[in-house]
Amino acid sequence: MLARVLARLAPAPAALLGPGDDCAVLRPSGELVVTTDTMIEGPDFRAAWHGGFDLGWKLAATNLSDVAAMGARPIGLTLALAVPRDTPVALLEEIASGMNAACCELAPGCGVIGGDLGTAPVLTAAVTALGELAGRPAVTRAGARAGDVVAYAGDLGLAGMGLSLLFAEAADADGTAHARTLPALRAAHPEILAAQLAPAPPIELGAVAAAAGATAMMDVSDSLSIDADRLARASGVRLELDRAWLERGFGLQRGVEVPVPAMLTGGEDHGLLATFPAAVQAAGLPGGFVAIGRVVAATERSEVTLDGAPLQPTGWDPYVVRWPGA
Ligand SMILES: Nc1ncnc2c1ncn2[C@@H]1O[C@H](COP(=O)(O)OP(=O)(O)OP(=O)(O)O)[C@@H](O)[C@H]1O
Ligand SMILES: Cc1ncc(C[n+]2csc(CCOP(=O)(O)O)c2C)c(N)n1
Ligand SMILES: [Mg+2]
Repeated sequence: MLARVLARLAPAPAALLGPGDDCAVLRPSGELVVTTDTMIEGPDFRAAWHGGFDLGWKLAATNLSDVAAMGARPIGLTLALAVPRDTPVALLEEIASGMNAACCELAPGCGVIGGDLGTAPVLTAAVTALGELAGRPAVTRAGARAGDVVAYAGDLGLAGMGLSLLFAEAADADGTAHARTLPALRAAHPEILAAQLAPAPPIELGAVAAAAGATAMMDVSDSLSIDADRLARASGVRLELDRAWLERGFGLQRGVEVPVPAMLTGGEDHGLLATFPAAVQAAGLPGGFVAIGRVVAATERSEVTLDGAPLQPTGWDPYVVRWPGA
């Protein structure tokens, strides 16, 4: 079984030794960043909506974006996967293929360097991602300074729109997901379903932003309003978002009209929220980044505002949000 899975994986150039031994061996070019994230069938995804390839792609993309958000270049992923006993081996092969494809397309040079296979009552996948900083300091959430510009790169709100659509049109009244309507939904809304099921965040822009002088950065996983609030608190500043800038930059994405509330509350796009000094903006933000607001000194008032009004952090919180059947 493992041999069939490993056959789907291309060697990662940064790995001196890949899957097959007790550990993989890497030679990073500088300081290393490490992150890990778990996806569990039920609270995090529905098998009825995901093919194995999509799931593997999303597992890779959502972890690569965390590496990118530190300003690092991804060099390797590990996958710890536990599945119900009756899972077809083909599904495991598809997951491996999807992870491999996401690495090749979103983070060339990165690959799956190891993992673990086991059984569990529901599909449970934990991915660990490693990245190298190549001599630059990591870009944390804590470096935003008054006077900086707030910028974003990637899809914004599309993945959340995809999730709402799936719960509305591909689930029974009790929340049980089904695939009966999926072909029609995919035909009618290919972009927003792809954004939710197989997101393609701009991974390479993480290192580009760092090189351009980003002062703070994070990937947006829960929602722009929640994650901007986290960045503001970590940096001890206030972020003033501008509705007109959001509309101009993200009102039309991949041919889809995206309302501002969807941009502010949708999760899982895994784009990059970054702050840059005003001088970087004056010279031109790195390609792909769009200015959406300004950093100002903190006050007692709310950490994030939209056109001057406090913005309530709203979006995904696994301990609060309860989709039907989750
Ligand atoms: N069980 C844990 N033990 C130690 N550290 C943890 C644990 N859970 C989370 N953390 C740390 O807390 C911080 C926030 O975790 P979280 O999973 O919210 O990351 P995130 O980047 O905000 O989200 P995402 O992974 O969806 O992008 C991270 O630095 C993470 O390493
Ligand atoms: C069935 C189903 N229910 C809910 C969601 C939404 N969701 C799951 S993980 C996540 C982001 C951050 O996760 P974490 O912070 O745990 O890494 C979000 C918004 C989904 N995609 N599918
Ligand atoms: Mg993150």
